[in-house]
Amino acid sequence: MPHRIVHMLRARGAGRRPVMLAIAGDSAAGKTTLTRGLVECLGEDRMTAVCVDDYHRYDREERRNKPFTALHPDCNHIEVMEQHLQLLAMGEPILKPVYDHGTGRLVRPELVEPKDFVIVEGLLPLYSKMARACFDITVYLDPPEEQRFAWKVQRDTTKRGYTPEQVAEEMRRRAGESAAFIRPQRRNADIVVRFGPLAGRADPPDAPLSAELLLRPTIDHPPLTDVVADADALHLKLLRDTDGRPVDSLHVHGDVAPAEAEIVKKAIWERLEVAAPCPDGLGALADGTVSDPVAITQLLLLYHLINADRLRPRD
Ligand SMILES: Nc1ncnc2c1ncn2[C@@H]1O[C@H](COP(=O)(O)OP(=O)(O)OP(=O)(O)O)[C@@H](O)[C@H]1O
Ligand SMILES: O=C(CO)[C@H](O)[C@H](O)COP(=O)(O)O
Repeated sequence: MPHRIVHMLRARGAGRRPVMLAIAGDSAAGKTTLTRGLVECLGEDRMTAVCVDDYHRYDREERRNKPFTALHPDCNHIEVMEQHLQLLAMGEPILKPVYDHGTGRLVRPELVEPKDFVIVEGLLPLYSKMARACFDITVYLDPPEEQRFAWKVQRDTTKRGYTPEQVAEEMRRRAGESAAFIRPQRRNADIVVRFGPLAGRADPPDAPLSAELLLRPTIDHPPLTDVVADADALHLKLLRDTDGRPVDSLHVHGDVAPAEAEIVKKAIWERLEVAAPCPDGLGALADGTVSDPVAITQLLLLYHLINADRLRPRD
């Protein structure tokens, strides 16, 4: 059981090892958006961000003639990704391949040295047991499909050289592989995040997006009952997970008042009992606006990163 050996080695604390966070999800689900705020908060001197879409086996041109899309594990060097994740998890450097999303080409590999925290985001970071064994915290981004489609069209037509028709066609081509290989990773996440309208709330079409966070008991979440007790725009509910087990679900309304969002962020931060003040600058979106549901989600992830850092074995 090689994945168990990775667990054992990491638990034993052989050498200085980083805290590892995975953010998985389909294309344009919002992984980079979430990651960017975390890197900004902790600083590039403490945090390394890796995108595992760099392990694509074929470039865009070569992929045109393949019977599968970039989502298929056969279209990615999964074993090399697993080896590299193990090395990073043990605090070792890697020479990582690089896929240029602007041109669709594989370019010169880059040296990546893990700092205190490593965020690994991409299509398939939670695909295999061996990869999953490398992480302390796992997240799956699960926006409604129509929301993701709109984000993908907007992003791919402005930054990746696609026409709207090409994006729609590619999404159609990918649907089966998304269901077979991407979405099953949802069940392996400690936290499932959905930015979008909340079920049962009749938000106007241009309302800011809300967030629903499924907080599975696979890691210790900060106690949130007191945090949400006096809040109008945050609710904690007990739901049944897909396997029938009880699970906490945190709702953050998109129209949360800025003052209330600040109180909630400070309250989560205070549970860490660190001397530094609650970081600001969270929740930034690519269009220059700020989303409080995104900021609160990032803060919760910061809580887990800093807590895991405090608990990890020292030499
Ligand atoms: N919570 C959000 N609110 C508003 N817009 C968002 C949100 N998350 C992502 N977006 C938008 O969706 C687009 C795709 O987001 P992002 O690049 O973060 O996705 P990704 O999962 O990293 O994509 P890929 O894996 O394809 O590189 C971006 O243009 C971004 O602005
Ligand atoms: O799913 C994606 C993650 O961003 C990309 O579409 C995938 O990486 C392939 O890239 P390209 O758009 O160059 O074909």
